[in-house]
Amino acid sequence: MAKTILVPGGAGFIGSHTLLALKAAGYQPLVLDNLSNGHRDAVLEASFIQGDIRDEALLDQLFQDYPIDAVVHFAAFIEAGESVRDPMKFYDNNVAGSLNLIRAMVRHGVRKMVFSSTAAVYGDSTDAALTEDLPKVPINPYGQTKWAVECMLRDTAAAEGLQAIALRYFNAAGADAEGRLGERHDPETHLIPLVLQAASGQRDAISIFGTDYGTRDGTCIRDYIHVADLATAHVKALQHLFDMDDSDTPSEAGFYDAFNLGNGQGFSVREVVEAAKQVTGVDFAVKEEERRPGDPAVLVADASKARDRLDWKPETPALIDMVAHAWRFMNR
Ligand SMILES: NC(=O)c1ccc[n+]([C@@H]2O[C@H](COP(=O)([O-])OP(=O)(O)OC[C@H]3O[C@@H](n4cnc5c(N)ncnc54)[C@H](O)[C@@H]3O)[C@@H](O)[C@H]2O)c1
Ligand SMILES: O=c1ccn([C@@H]2O[C@H](COP(=O)(O)OP(=O)(O)O[C@H]3O[C@H](CO)[C@H](O)[C@H](O)[C@H]3O)[C@@H](O)[C@H]2O)c(=O)[nH]1
Repeated sequence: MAKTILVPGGAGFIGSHTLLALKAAGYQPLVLDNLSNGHRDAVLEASFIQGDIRDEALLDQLFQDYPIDAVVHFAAFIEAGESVRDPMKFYDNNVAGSLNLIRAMVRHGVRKMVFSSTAAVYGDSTDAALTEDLPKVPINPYGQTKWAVECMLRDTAAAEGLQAIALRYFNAAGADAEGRLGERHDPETHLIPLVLQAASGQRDAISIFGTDYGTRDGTCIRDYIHVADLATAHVKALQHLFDMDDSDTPSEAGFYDAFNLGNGQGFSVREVVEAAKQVTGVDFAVKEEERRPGDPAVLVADASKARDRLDWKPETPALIDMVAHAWRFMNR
């Protein structure tokens, strides 16, 4: 029988793409999303329940009613800049919400979780490519909330036998190659969709936040990773957890590990703008503005651990393809 996977946050950008990958791999996804930022019509080929991970009674009901084998947990607020302005909103949803969810799992004997973590846990590291063992010194409350949940998973694994994998995504980008899904954050704060909105005339210009960073062209550098490649990584991580049941590891043993997910190549904000001009053929206006609070200068992944231990390899590593897929979705 297909394993049932509870997917909190499955109506969001990365979650909705992951549902397709889970279904294709033979799992039965069950989405729990409060639609604070997600879209009901992004939930394809999965059951849907509208609700909040902070609702303890609802979680008890769900774990009683469905034969849930594992949880793939995307539900969170995600904007680093907003987290600087309103940290309590982030601690409440991301930390208290996850605590509630993990407690419910422990109460109901559900032991496997794949968790959406982030490159933001590393803070303003000066390392050229970030490895998982670097110190976790987030420079914004968003990254701090994600690191707090990772600590909760690590400690609960040791004490309660939880088996958890944290996937530290770098910058998610692109859209489903078949055009079924894409990025629809509202309001949008992410660079690539905003740049494409400038190209399509939905906004007058793109603003570059900060041109005085110590990088090759003064703008921030990020490692963009295709959303479909992130989706595949979740299937691999889940498989890794289920494989433990067949291995020599005693089934009561807890497990926690974290993996970076990126392409290992950084692009500056200006380079993303140029890629978008190339893909769209539009020479849109660019404004230079002050730095945005909470932005590290450079975030580039060393993702060799995920390649080696999860057998994961990005299929669409080229920035130009990510931008092209996002552009096609915008013009669907
Ligand atoms: N987008 C990125 O580049 C990126 C990078 C690193 C990590 N992440 C993490 O990946 C996850 C998904 O990101 P995304 O870009 O798809 O964001 P998203 O906002 O599109 O998806 C998050 C989903 O969670 C839901 N949600 C939020 N709080 C909830 C709650 N209390 N109960 C139930 N549902 C709730 C929202 O309605 C939304 O559908 C997040 O945890 C985010 O922190 C994203
Ligand atoms: O209009 C804009 C929007 C963004 N940027 C810049 O573009 C870069 C990327 O910004 P995004 O908002 O697209 O992404 P972030 O790097 O801030 O954050 C994203 O990736 C992180 C991991 O690297 C987190 O996990 C987070 O949830 C996710 O939103 C930053 O330097 C930002 O200052 C601009 O110059 N102009």
